Parts: sequence; structure tokens; C-alpha cells
Amino acid sequence: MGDEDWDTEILKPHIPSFVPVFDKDTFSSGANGDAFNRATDSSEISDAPTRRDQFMRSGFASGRSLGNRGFSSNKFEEGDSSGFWRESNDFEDNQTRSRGFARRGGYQDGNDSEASGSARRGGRGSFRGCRGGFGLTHNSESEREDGPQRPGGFFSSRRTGLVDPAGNGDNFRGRSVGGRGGYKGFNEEVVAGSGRSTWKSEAEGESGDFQGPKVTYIPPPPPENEEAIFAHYQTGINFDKYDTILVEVSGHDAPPAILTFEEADLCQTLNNNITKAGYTKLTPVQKYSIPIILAGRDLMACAQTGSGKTAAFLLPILAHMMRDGVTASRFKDQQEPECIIVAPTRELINQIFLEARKFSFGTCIRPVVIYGGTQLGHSIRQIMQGCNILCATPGRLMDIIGKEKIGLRQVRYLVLDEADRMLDMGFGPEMKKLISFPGMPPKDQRQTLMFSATFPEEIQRLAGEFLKTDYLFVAVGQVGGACSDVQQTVLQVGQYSKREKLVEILRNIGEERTMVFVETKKKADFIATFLCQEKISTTSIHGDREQREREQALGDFRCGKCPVLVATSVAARGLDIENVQHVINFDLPSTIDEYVHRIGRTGRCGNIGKAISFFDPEPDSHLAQPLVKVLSDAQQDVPAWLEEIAFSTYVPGFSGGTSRGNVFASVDTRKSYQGKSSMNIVGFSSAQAPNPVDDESWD
Ligand SMILES: Nc1ncnc2c1ncn2[C@@H]1O[C@H](COP(=O)(O)OP(=O)(O)OP(=O)(O)O)[C@@H](O)[C@H]1O
Repeated sequence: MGDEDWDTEILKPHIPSFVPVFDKDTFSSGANGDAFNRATDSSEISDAPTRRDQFMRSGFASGRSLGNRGFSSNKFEEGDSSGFWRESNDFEDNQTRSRGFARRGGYQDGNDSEASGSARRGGRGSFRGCRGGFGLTHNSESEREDGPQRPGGFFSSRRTGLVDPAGNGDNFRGRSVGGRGGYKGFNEEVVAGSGRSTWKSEAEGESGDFQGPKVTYIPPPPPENEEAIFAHYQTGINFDKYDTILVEVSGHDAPPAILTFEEADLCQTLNNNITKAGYTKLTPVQKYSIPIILAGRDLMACAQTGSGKTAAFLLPILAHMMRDGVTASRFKDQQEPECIIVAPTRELINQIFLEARKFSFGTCIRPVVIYGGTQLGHSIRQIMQGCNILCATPGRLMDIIGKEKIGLRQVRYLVLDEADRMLDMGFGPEMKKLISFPGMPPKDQRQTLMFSATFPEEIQRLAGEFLKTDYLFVAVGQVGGACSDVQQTVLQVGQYSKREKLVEILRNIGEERTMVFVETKKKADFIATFLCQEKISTTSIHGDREQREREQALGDFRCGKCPVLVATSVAARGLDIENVQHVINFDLPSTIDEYVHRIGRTGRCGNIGKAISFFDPEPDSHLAQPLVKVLSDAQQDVPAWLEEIAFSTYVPGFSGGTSRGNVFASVDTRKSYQGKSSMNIVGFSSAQAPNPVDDESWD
């Protein structure tokens, strides 16, 4: 069944006889009943274009004729006719803006309230989150994060009288076609766009040019009580096995690894917070990264999913900030944070923020998070109250900088989490713009830190532009390798049998938390609907859902209300959800590194997990070779049929990568250029933790 077939199926869903039961319970708005949440309009703060807006428009938008959205010769090139800025803010749903009948997807377990009004609901309880019954388009479904909350096209029904898929009860709030006005949800107010014509940005998506509804969703504040702040899950039985993983540090004069938190010599408050967080032992990436960062070095660190990379950068940064002293938070129109952390998805950056809040608890360091899909004015207000660490998705960050709410002069630390993603074609231009923004300290006057579980060679090369030449490279285990705590199974399943197989597996799994990955947003809706019809409690997350719904879906999954989460790759990276025991790749992703990230949602922090992937030879044969490599590197069984496919699609010179390059750059790519003899390479088990030996300089 091709994509078209899916369209047909979705347009004419086979509605089974079962109809999920749900309560027609509420006509209120939101869990807290705050039906008319008085969110201050972002324009109250200031939406006026500023000098920096001009810079952004002139300095970057003019680059529109540069190539075709790609990198060439280590340069970022940008080639969308609509200009750099527009492109860069289109990430999450850049293909959806021009939709005629934009589909707002999403699905929620059919036990929540429902309302009528959709032109096509696919039966009671199904297609619950699908905004606008006309919603199917043939646009590309690629998932990129941090774009504007799509205003949609002319008939873009953001919510044509449909139920709140989050079950918050803001149903029956039928918007008119076009979805403008009249709708209010939990912490959300959608009003007509002002029609102002400003530069193309995320802010614009919210405030003007596209005549779309303003996004005024204000995420609920995280709980303030200490217990919630330090809530954590247990490390698993394989946590101690981390010590046996081979670690390689390359670069010049690497400081020795530390073996304990005490050796890091952090301040008492930080140590207290580490204890309260339940950390007693360092993970390998922490053993190496913490001293490197404390020594003021730039770092590119690659370590398997779920192995504690977040604390590996947060702790030393916080320690430095405590040592050096930070400007105490005070209300100011423009804040100058000492640290900026960027990550590719909204949920991930929020998670990083919560970690920063946890570790900075009881200090005067104030972390702030801002991300797309929420009210811009809310982001600005958060910042104005004081900001030492700014956690942001790229689009929102550039908006805020453009509005001069953030000054960059004090930036000492720039962290790119999921750095390979942050530097690829989607976000690379944005990051490039960030580092060349007026006021941003040049790389020799800031510390730049990059973390990921995958680091394709070409991305490593691009990263050089951001890092000092003497940056250190830490590889924990195989770069790009899968976490060995995940038991991987690959099944050959043709596309027409996938649903049946999925249901069979989920029934066997029972109530255990499972993430099901699919390739497209519409398929996420479709599969979630289908599962609900099969009486499997399911929710979904993807880029066509409003932020409020995404957060609700994640919350329902986290708390176990919906043990199955159908997701696109928007949830593939970084998300740290307790007790995810299974990942199912209903569709395999197009690249092997995405596969590694997806299955890394389970088997975290020494816990064990299982990943099952449906391999359909027709679309997936290009993955056979890298998949065989990932499986064998992680000591997993490799099915004979998969080896055969890999062999028959053999590409001479293959070293585990995809057409994009060698994904398994098991070494710092500088070695390829400089020759091994010129690098300091120290390979050892983290348990031994010897001092790296200084030999020749590579640069
Ligand atoms: N030293 C430690 N002791 C106990 N738990 C830890 C330690 N370090 C990290 N953790 C916990 O392990 C989990 C995974 O950490 P984290 O999310 O930072 O992994 P990651 O390497 O960034 O994963 P990904 O590659 O998927 O982004 C988190 O719940 C975190 O709190």
C-alpha cells in the first residue's frame, strides 16, 4: 500500500463495529476550569519590528538564493525562495502552511469526552484529534520542530467543532471554518490574527502575516514542590554495566576523567541537589564530560541514548556559574543569560529545562524555557523576570532575540543538545545565524558544547564552525550505536499485515508502556484511531497537533492513562519517559540514526527495554545494511533474511552509513583528516579512567 493507499484508507476509514466509549462529560474548559484564562496578548509586550528584526531580515533573508537548502563545502546554504527566515521558522510543519484544508491531527483515547461538529469524525471517538474533517493533504509529512503554530490555509480549520483530544473538556466550542476566533481551551486563547505584516517568523505565525489565529497557549507552570522537582525513576539493573563501555577521548590535553561526584568538587548546593535527584554514581559520559567542561574546553560528546548526557553538561555549567557568580534575577526588559541551551523539539527542551531547574534548585540561577506553539508574550514575560539559563527551541529563540528581549553579550555557554539534528539542514541555518548574531561572543570567548547519541561525519565537520579548534571529542561506545540494553527484534512484515501484527503484539504486551513510531502525521492519527477501535488505549503526538494537545498526550502517556503512544519522529529524540518498556517501529525511519534515537526511548539509564521493528523490504531495503551493523554492534540476533537483503543491496565501501555519509563514524572525524598519529586518542574502559596521554597535536 503506497502513500496514496493510506490516503484512501484514511479518507474512507474502515470503521469497525466497535465504537470506543467516552463520557460526554464536560463543556468546561480545561482541567483547572480556567475557561477564560486571561492570557496577555503577546502584542502587549511588543511585537514591533526592532533593529535586530531588520538585521535578521536583511542579513539573512537576503541569502535566499544560496543553493537549495543544504550544506555544501561545510557551508550552510539556504535556498528557499521565501528567504531564510521564513524557511527557518517553518520547521515543524513547513509543508503544511499552504494547505487548503489543513488537517490538524491527533488522537486521544476514546475514553474522554467527545463532541460533534466535525465533517468527518471517523466514528465516535475515533479521529478525535483530527482538526477539520477535510484534513487530508498530500503534502510532505516531514516532522520538523519549532515552527509557527500553523495558521493554516483558507479553510484551515484548526478545530472545526471537534472535541478536545486532550480530554480537557473544551469541546463544543465549535470554531467557524477557518478556525479563527471563538475558541478557547485550557490555558489557551485563539483569536483572530492581527494581519500585521512583519517579517516571516514564528512570531508572525502568531501575530500576523498569515492571518492565522494567534497562538496564545500558555503551558501550565510545572509543580513547585520539592518532591515533584526531584521526582525521578530508578536506575536499572544494567546501570553498573555502563562502567565497562569503552570510552574514547580525542583532542589535545584532555583533562582526566573523574570517577565520583565528589571529585568534581561541585558546590554544596549542587551536591545536595544531585543527591536529591537520586544520582549516586556517574555515568561514563558524565565521568569524561564534566571535567572537560569544568576545564573550560569545548566538547563534542557522543554517548548512547539514555546515558545521562543532560546532567553531563548541566552540572559543570551550573558549577561554573555558581563559582563565577551570576547576575541575580531581576525584572528587566532585556535579559542577558549566561547560558543558552537549544534542542530540536519542544518537549525535549522542556525536559531539559526541568532538569536545569532541578539541579539549580536553591541557587540564585534562574533557568527559563521558551518554545514554539505557546504564546510569545508568555515566553517574553518569563524571560523578563530574570534569565540565567535560557532553554529554547531555535525558532522561538530567534524570535525573542529579534525582539531584543535577550541580549547575547553575556553568553558563556552554548549547548546544542541532539547536536547532529541541530546542525543538519533543518536547524543548521538557524544555529549559524545564532552564532553570528551581533553581540554573540565569538567561539573563543564562549564554551560550546554538543551532545548526541549520533554524530554523522558530515555533521561533525560542520560542527567545527561552532567549536574552538582544540575541542575535545568524547565517544562512549560506538558512535551512532544503539543502546545495548534494548533488545532489538526485526520482523519482516509487509505493509498490509502491519496493523494486524501491531494489534497482536500490543495485546501480548498488555498494559506495558509502548511507543509506536510511524512515518507520517496522518498515519499517526490513523493508527491511533485504529488502535482505539481495537480497544487499546492510545494517544498520539505529532507536529500537526497543537502544543496543548501534545503536552496532554505526553502527560497521559507518562502517567499511564494511555499506555500506548503513537508518534512520529518528533518524539524520537531525547524524551525521557519512565517505564517505556517497548518501542515498536510500525514504519522504519528513513535513516539509521533516527532508528537509534527512536529505540532509545526505552532501555534508559540501565533499565532494559524491547524494540520491535517492522521491516518491509520494499521501502526499507536501504536500511538493511546499517541495520545489520547496528544489531551486530549491540550483540543482537540478526535475522538471516535481513542479512540476505543487506547482502543483495550491498554497497561497496559501506561502513555502516547511509547515503548521507558514514553514520558510524566510530571516531572523531578529525582523525580522518589528520591521521591517527596526530590525534590524542585514548581508548579505554571508563572504569579504568586513565589520564589521556598527550602525544602529537592534531591541529
Ligand atoms: N548519574 C546518574 N544516576 C542516576 N540517574 C541518572 C544519572 N544520570 C542521568 N540519570 C537519569 O537517566 C535518565 C536519562 O538521562 P538523559 O535524559 O540525560 O539521557 P540522554 O543521554 O540525554 O538520552 P538521549 O540520548 O535519549 O537524549 C534521566 O532520567 C536522568 O535523570
